[in-house]
Amino acid sequence: MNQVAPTQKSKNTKLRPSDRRQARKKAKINNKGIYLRAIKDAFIKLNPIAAIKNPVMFVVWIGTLITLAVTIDPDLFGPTQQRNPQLFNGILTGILFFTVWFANFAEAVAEGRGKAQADALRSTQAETIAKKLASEGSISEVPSTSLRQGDNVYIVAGDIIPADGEVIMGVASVDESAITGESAPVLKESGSDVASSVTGGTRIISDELIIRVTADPGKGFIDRMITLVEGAERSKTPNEVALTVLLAVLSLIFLFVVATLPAFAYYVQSPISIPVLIALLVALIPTTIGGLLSAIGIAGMDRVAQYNVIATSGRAVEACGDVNTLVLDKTGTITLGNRLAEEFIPINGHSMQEVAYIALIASIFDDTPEGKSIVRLAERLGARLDFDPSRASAVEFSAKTRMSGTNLANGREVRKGAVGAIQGFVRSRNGRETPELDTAYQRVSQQGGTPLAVCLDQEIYGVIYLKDIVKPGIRERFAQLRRMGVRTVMLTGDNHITASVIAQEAGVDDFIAEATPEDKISVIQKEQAEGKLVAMTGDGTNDAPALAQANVGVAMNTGTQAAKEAANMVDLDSDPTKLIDIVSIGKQLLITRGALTTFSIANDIAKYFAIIPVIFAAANLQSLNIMNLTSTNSAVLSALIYNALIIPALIPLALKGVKFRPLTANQLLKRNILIYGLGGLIAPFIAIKIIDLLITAVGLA
Ligand SMILES: Nc1ncnc2c1ncn2[C@@H]1O[C@H](COP(=O)(O)OP(=O)(O)OP(=O)(O)O)[C@@H](O)[C@H]1O
Ligand SMILES: [K+]
Ligand SMILES: [Mg+2]
Repeated sequence: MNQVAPTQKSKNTKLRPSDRRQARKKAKINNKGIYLRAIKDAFIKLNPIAAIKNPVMFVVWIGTLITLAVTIDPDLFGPTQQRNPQLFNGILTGILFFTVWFANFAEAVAEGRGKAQADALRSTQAETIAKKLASEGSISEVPSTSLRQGDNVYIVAGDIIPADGEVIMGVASVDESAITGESAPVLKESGSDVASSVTGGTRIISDELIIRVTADPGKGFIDRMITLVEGAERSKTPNEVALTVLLAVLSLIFLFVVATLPAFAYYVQSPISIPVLIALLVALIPTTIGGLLSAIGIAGMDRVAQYNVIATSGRAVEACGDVNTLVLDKTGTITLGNRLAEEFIPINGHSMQEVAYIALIASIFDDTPEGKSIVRLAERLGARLDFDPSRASAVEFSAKTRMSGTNLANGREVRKGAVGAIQGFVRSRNGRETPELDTAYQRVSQQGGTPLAVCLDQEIYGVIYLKDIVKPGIRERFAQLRRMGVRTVMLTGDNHITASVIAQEAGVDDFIAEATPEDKISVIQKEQAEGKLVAMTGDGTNDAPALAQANVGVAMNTGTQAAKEAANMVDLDSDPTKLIDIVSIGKQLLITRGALTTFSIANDIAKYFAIIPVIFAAANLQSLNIMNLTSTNSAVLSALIYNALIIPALIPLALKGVKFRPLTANQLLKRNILIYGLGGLIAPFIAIKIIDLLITAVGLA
């Protein structure tokens, strides 16, 4: 009877990147549907209340309305000398309109996948009938929406779990594919830190459970997930706000620049019409980044979601990009974590039978996978319980005491735990300390295993070897992080030797052994005091304070509710190494935003120098028209067409992110200034010349 196996199995398979990719493929949503919906949404976003949130594009929107007015009445701002002003103004209005619409479209496409995902999640939310347990044990059938926090519910194979909850009794397998996209069933059982929480909307496929409801209807995990993936509550991140302000200020500066032009134009007797001034303004203000900014942010959150990680805010994803230090658990994060009893090592002249017997007694109340595996090994060695366990009492394991055990009816105390902890226990009872213990402890630790000493009162009987191995491939991932300038720190409650062996094997930069839950917080605080941004993963209730303290806290979906609530991200696959992918996505988000901002501003400067000469060229300053553009009108139209088309042209880049390489921030900055800055200066000259030739050829201007 290996009850732990199914959990471990599904846990391990989730680590394989190929599987993860498959899960992502499964999540691939009908792209055609997304585009069709985005086309419609791009029109809805023209509504001024929505439009004003983006100051740069709002300026363009107002410009569109003014040129529309001038198209309808060409003499609106005084008599014009233009030939055929209505055609030119009409075309201009169209281009300006599409500039705004393309920006809306970019945002709508970015939102599309999340909306589709939200729809899929909503379909799991049908009201069900729940079997509510009254305190005296009777069952009544109630609608799932009437359940409240603290209610106890009975669920049996085939039922949809009616609400989020903690398992308080039973072992069962649950199909969580509704949220994880992963079809392998997950084992749920009471008492375990990593497998005791269930999510409303998932389905129990074998056995039965009693759960205590932890969330009122409408406030459960799937409800929160829907709001998050849909982006309904998405607020701008501080970085986005800062950039939006910068872009608005730039727009204001260009507004002044353009406003001074009529005076110069008057001086050289080359008057400029209002529509041309508007066109010039739009060409100069940073419309490219203004139009793509929010799409970049949404796409970043979406990329995280495609990795089956739910971020509670865009800010969390962004913070990932700035992370300097990664704090990781040893057990289950760096190692496979299915620590099972491998061997009993008797010491102090005791026999194997004796150690097995004492270890069995010490573990009869221990619900952890470690405890259960000790019971199994002891029973395999022939140990049997020869008293009524109800007459004994449990001493629960805590990460602080690092021991657990059983108090017997006759007053005797059986304990097992970290060697140091058991030594302390024995010492306080004047027990003897032997070098034999140290030998056994060293032997287990040097293999990277966890040694647990077992004792009866003041007498140590032997050592239990809990075996664990480092996850394959983790070393390369840490090396990759190091190249990105991210330091990794392993934290473990285990002893110094085991910790150093595992740290060495996994290639982490630093480790802290015999760490208490408080140590986790203090490590994070210490790094933060040095001005560093810290990311960590965790699953236990113990981890909740540290998850809240970290700048980026990623909770495992299998973890406790407390951990999930404290974190700003939840990994649906419960794969702690995914933090590494998330950090990469965050970095990529920041790089993409920086690159496109550089490109956009470089573009605007180039456009200025491409069109201004043509405008004044009319005043017999033909030598200024270095690009030899056909006319003022064709130059203005070409610049604006380029300005509009560059937005949809860059949508794929904004959504996918610029290609990411594990380089340090400095190396990346240099590289991007070169590519996007220089590229941004050159591209408009070439594009405007080509468009000018084309529209001249078709006789538009
Ligand atoms: N069920 C248990 N009963 C008795 N002692 C235990 C039990 N589980 C763990 N221990 C001991 O307590 C120590 C601390 O456990 P804790 O869970 O805090 O850390 P860990 O699991 O070793 O490492 P990590 O922090 O990486 O998960 C363990 O190294 C082990 O020596
Ligand atoms: K522009
Ligand atoms: Mg642990």
